Amino acid sequence: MNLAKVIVDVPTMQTNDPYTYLIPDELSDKIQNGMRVIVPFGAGGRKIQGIVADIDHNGDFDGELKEIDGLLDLDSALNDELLSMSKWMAKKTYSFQISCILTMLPSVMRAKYEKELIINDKQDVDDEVLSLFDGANSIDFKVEDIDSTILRKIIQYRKEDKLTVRYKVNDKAKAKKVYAVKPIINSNQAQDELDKLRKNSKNLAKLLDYIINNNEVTITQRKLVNDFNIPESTIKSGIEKGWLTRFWQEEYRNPYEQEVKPNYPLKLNGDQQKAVDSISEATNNEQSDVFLLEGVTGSGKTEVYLQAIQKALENGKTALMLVPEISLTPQMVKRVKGRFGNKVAMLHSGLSSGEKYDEWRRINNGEADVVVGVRSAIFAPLNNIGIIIMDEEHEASYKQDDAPRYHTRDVAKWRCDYHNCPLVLGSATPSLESRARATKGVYKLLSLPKRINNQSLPEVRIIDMKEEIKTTGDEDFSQELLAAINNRLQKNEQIVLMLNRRGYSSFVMCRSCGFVLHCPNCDISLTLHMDSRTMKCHYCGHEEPIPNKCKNCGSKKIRYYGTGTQKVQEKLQNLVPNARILRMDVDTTRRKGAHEKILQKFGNHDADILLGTQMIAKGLDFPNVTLVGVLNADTSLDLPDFRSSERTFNLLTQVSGRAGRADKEGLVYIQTFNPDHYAIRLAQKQDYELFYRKEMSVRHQTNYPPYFFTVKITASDVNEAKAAAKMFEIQKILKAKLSDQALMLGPSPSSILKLKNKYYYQIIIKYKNEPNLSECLNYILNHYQKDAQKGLYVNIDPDPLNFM
Ligand SMILES: Nc1ncnc2c1ncn2[C@@H]1O[C@H](COP(=O)(O)OP(=O)(O)OP(=O)(O)O)[C@@H](O)[C@H]1O
Ligand SMILES: [Zn+2]
Ligand SMILES: [Zn+2]
Repeated sequence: MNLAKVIVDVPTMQTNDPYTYLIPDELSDKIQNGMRVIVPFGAGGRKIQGIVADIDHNGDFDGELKEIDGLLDLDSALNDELLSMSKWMAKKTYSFQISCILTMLPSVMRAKYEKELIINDKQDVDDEVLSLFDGANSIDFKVEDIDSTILRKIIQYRKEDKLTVRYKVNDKAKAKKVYAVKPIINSNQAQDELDKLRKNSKNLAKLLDYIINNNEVTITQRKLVNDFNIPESTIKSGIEKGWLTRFWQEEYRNPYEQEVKPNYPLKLNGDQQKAVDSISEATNNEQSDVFLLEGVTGSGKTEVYLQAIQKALENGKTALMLVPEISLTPQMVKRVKGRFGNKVAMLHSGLSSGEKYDEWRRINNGEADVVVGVRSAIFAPLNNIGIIIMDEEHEASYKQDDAPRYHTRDVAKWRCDYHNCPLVLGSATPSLESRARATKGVYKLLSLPKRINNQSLPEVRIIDMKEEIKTTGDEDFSQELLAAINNRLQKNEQIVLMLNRRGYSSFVMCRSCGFVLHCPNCDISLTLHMDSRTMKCHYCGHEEPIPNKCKNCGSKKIRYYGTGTQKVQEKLQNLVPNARILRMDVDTTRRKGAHEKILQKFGNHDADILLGTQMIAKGLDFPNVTLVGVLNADTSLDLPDFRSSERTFNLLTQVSGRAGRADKEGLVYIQTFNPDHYAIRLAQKQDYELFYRKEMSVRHQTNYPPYFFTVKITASDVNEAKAAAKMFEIQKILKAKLSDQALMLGPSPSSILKLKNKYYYQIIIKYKNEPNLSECLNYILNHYQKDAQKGLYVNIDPDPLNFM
């Protein structure tokens, strides 16, 4: 018997065990591991998507087997590496293998299910139901589109077998196809035809001319029309006359039409050279070493990445480079594309899903040797990888917040072990976890302690806003910062201003009773948006008009607290009327390509000031920027998260690093209400090593990572009591199964207790060495899975980055 093990995509009842199916004869020579298939599932035999995990051509099976219905692909969607990685990942992240597999595939390859309603006998159903069908025997239907009385009838008819519901798998993955043409006569034959042609057949003559000169070439019809001025009708006659043949050809959508100027390797300085040498030695010797490249801002880390990639390519290998979404700037794209040309594939959220699918297929077909992308690009189907790079390795966006809750660093390490190649983690402010591993010798530390050309790091001055408010009453712009801004404007130099929006942003408060407007669905304050003149919830999307009087006491004394970027921009424009200001925040970058346009404008010096949220803190390399101002350094310090100091230090160091990167010296102002906090003091010195030691001692005292590992377990339900009760039950299980060295925080309501109408309760486990942990957590997951149908969800987040 030809049998296949298939991992099925059953959204309601998840399982990690594959199901066995019979392979029909007509598919037996086509089916491969990693292919997407359609299979019947469950008693109703509804059609669902699955992935072939194993094939056995001489299988045995007792009992009845269902047959595979059909193939969704002609090639494997997942190669052996990714297939076995999905197994590991499911275990590591306490999620289901099918969720891991679907995460690895481009979104268009995740099937959508549609339901089809079929009448078995028209005489059996009443007119009201029959009218839905409009004469046909079957219709596509969505439960939510159908009137509830009719729906009740449908359910009844279904019970009586008068109607059938069939599930269809709707494959969205479609390649873009275009017409291509190719001559089928040779040049001599074309010449003969040309001689026979009547004088006035100018277009046919043009076509024959083309054939004479381009005999063996396949060309898209579009190009033949546009570039050679040959009308479509002429091409059609050419086909009828037997000169050409026409067929459909797959075409990749090209997201980067702009030509990129080539650039060439720079002469490395000593530290850079040492780094490249160590890394490429590991590539050459096929060692899966992990390198931590700790380089101050502007030390030329990118050049190290590019030359290490070059070495891997020279070795006949491929390379994968990951960057946080926000630092995949046009500058970065130019540097990489300019160096490696068409060998580069890009994967990021700026692409349409069709474009992503095309890039993915180029990689899968071996047409790209270098992949640059954001978190999900770690699953790029590259073969023969010679190096993986993670730039800004400390960035929280490398961890996925939803299931599967993987950290890119772990997946990258797994792939490096598989390919026997090095992993390079780069940052000016490494995560404490990575830096601690480097201290222990688990990672190899490479450092770039100096800026390129020995340019000094910028001077950083701290401004105590408590004092400033006393004297001027202005909480946005201190006198000193304003003077510096004016000074740079005079010198025609550029300025970057950051408004820290992490944490509390603008909300509306009543000055009479202190009432703050909250989201009716979530337990957080609504944020003021001046562009749409509404109050919005950033979690569930709830939106309402800005109130003009207090909903609690009716007072009209309503005040806007916190400052939005737009308000600051208006204020700044009044203070410096002649300055050209660009604003960069979620509102101005929503449209595709907007982000690039703003940076390009700033780079061309079509603006003097770039004012933005943390999205301007990283990666930007503009030589003319000599002044950086942080308007409010504190907001990220106040968050209930043990990493808030680390995040604040990182952010301030990164943004300071935007100043004085070329020959002109840089100056930075940090405005703060906590001028003595160590994260701010050490960011002033831009001394990562000192911060590392200080923060490590804090973590040591409080038993937090990297001294302890953490796991977060969350239960959520629309009923608060149920969510809390489950957490107490889970606590009992944990206490019984774990050693007394494991520390437990909670159960407690999550910081944001209510989200999208659900209540969240959590436990955080801190542990050093707990061999039974994963068994115990798996037990909890499986045990509570049945509750998911009742709306109660239990989630496990290993090494969470978000504690709220
Ligand atoms: N060996 C070199 N010789 C001359 N210029 C160099 C060299 N290496 C890098 N540069 C230039 O120095 C500048 C800073 O380099 P890069 O942007 O790579 O720094 P970085 O370490 O990534 O900084 P950040 O962490 O702040 O983003 C760039 O303009 C780059 O072209
Ligand atoms: Zn009030
Ligand atoms: Zn909400």
